[in-house]
Amino acid sequence: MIQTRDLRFAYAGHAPLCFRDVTVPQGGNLLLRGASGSGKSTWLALVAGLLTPAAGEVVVAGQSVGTLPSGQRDRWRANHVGFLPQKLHLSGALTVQDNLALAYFAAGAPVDREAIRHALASLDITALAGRRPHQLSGGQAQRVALARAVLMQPQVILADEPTASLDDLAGQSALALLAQTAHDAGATLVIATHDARVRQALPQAQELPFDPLRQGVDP
Ligand SMILES: Nc1ncnc2c1ncn2[C@@H]1O[C@H](COP(=O)(O)OP(=O)(O)OP(=O)(O)O)[C@@H](O)[C@H]1O
Repeated sequence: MIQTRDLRFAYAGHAPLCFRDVTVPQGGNLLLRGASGSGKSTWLALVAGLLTPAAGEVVVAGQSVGTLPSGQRDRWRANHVGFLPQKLHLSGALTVQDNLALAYFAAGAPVDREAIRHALASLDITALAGRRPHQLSGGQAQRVALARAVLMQPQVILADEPTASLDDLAGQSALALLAQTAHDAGATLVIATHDARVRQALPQAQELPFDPLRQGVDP
């Protein structure tokens, strides 16, 4: 479950972004819709605890994110939030399977090689386990990032423009994987997008529109 109340954030020297209150039930789907620069990535970063609100509150799976000290916030995020950023942040120095192992290090948990094998198999990328990121196509890299995002069975999955660099077929496949993975895990799924194909793929999803003219959404 995600709840935000009176949420505001300002980048240094810029007008504040003010966000409408949101409640997404556990297992629900939310689409953040709006033009480039309207505040979608900022909202995701606030919900993930990567940014600290100027005002207001974010509660994720019962945890008030802003009240966590920053060190604990990283550990909390690693255990409870699956984050699929716009830039995938796979380590070029590591193989696919070791990139997945990073999720355990971040969470302070012992590496579960069997769970990694299972995650790779469920996304149909077992054959890529020993490759480095530069040996992957865009769609394959995205599957790897998704496998890593859901490895710790997070209660919340946040995906930032997951179809942006994908053609229709790869985009459909990525969305189906996201929706299925979230459904299987009972996770709340939030997707930031300005891609109309996402709306078609998730017709039941709640929507949060962003207003680019006002940099965010007035409450
Ligand atoms: N680090 C930063 N410093 C200053 N301003 C920023 C920073 N990051 C984002 N912004 C500004 O904040 C606003 C919201 O940006 P944000 O990235 O959240 O939008 P977005 O809707 O996710 O855009 P996109 O769809 O292009 O990813 C924009 O006006 C952007 O220029």
